[in-house]
Amino acid sequence: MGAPATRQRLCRSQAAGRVIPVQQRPLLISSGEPAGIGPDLCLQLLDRTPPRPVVIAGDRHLLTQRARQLGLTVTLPDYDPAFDVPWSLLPIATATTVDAGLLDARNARYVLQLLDAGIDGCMQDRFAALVTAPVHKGIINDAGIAFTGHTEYLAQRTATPRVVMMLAGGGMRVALATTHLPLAAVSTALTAEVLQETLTILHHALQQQFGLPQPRILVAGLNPHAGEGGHMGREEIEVIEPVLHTLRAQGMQLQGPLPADTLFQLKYLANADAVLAMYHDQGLPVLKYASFGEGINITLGLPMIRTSVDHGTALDLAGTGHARAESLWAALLEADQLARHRYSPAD
Ligand SMILES: NC(=O)C1=CN([C@@H]2O[C@H](COP(=O)(O)OP(=O)(O)OC[C@H]3O[C@@H](n4cnc5c(N)ncnc54)[C@H](O)[C@@H]3O)[C@@H](O)[C@H]2O)C=CC1
Ligand SMILES: NCC(=O)COP(=O)(O)O
Repeated sequence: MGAPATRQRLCRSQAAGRVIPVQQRPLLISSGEPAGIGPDLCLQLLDRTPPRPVVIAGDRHLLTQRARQLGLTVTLPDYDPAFDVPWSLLPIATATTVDAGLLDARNARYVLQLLDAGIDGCMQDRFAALVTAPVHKGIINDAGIAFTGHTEYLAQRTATPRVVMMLAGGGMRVALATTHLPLAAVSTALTAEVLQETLTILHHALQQQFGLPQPRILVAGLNPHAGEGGHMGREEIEVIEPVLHTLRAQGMQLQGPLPADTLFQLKYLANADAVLAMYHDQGLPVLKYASFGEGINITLGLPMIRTSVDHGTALDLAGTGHARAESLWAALLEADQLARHRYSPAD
């Protein structure tokens, strides 16, 4: 064990060959689907002062063209780790020119290159966190690349067996036991192992990353009325209740399985730190109704920090100037906070 001074964590920037304290590492924003609003949102943030330097990964020509469309004048120097500027660009070229709002499968690899730049940079301690602008899952698959979402891609690229998607907004945190899969596949995917690992990751993240020593988690049932005592589905009795029983015995504060249609009321939420929903469209519509366009998405359980927006590519708004950048800004601020906490000298 070293003395406090030697315990301060430092990183070596391979690019610059100099040591950068982790608190000064930049955040990386992947600007996402080039035909969507991701590039617009990055440009719209450039007149704000970020809490630490931010590097935007994207195509310079695309950003210049989009800025012109939006009537913005921007100066964005190329990223150089030797210089601390609030905003800079890590230039990565699209495969083909981009028209706002028009998807092109030829640019699907580019979208993944942006993500890879962020993932590799975070895993190699060059960036403090990855903040993702939205991608279009469909067009990446149309290009012949199996892709269900950032969450799953990050898990695979960092060799993490299980991660948890959690969105926060409107005073709520909503985590998901299953993520991007057809509704018909949810029941089969919802095994005791999945549920136990998900709750363990959520509980640990609430303690370690959000400073809640005794997190209180509301757990939704899967079926209407949480199965109505087994008359409307048996997953509550056969899977959810046994897992909650096991984890309560380990000291976790878990309430449920609760009927999902009534658990989102103040009476329950006021005494809880997070909700675990069983599937994507059980939990997220409630949260998005409360805070769409201002909420954030955080991937829990990764060996790096990743935050994101709460919305999609909004192709209808790309290049119009009508897209709101508040969610991307909130994701950026949260990434900074998580990085400060994760790397606090007390770690
Ligand atoms: N983090 C990510 O990469 C996410 C990606 N997606 C992807 O986005 C694509 C489109 O998904 P949709 O379901 O159409 O959702 P969407 O969020 O792109 O659009 C839904 C509606 O909200 C509006 N909207 C979205 N973002 C807005 C903003 N920042 N400001 C103002 N209005 C906004 C849109 O104009 C549209 O009317 C899909 O391929 C989906 O997979 C969806 C959610 C998250
Ligand atoms: N609705 C949230 C969402 O689909 C985000 O997914 P991901 O791309 O962050 O995994």
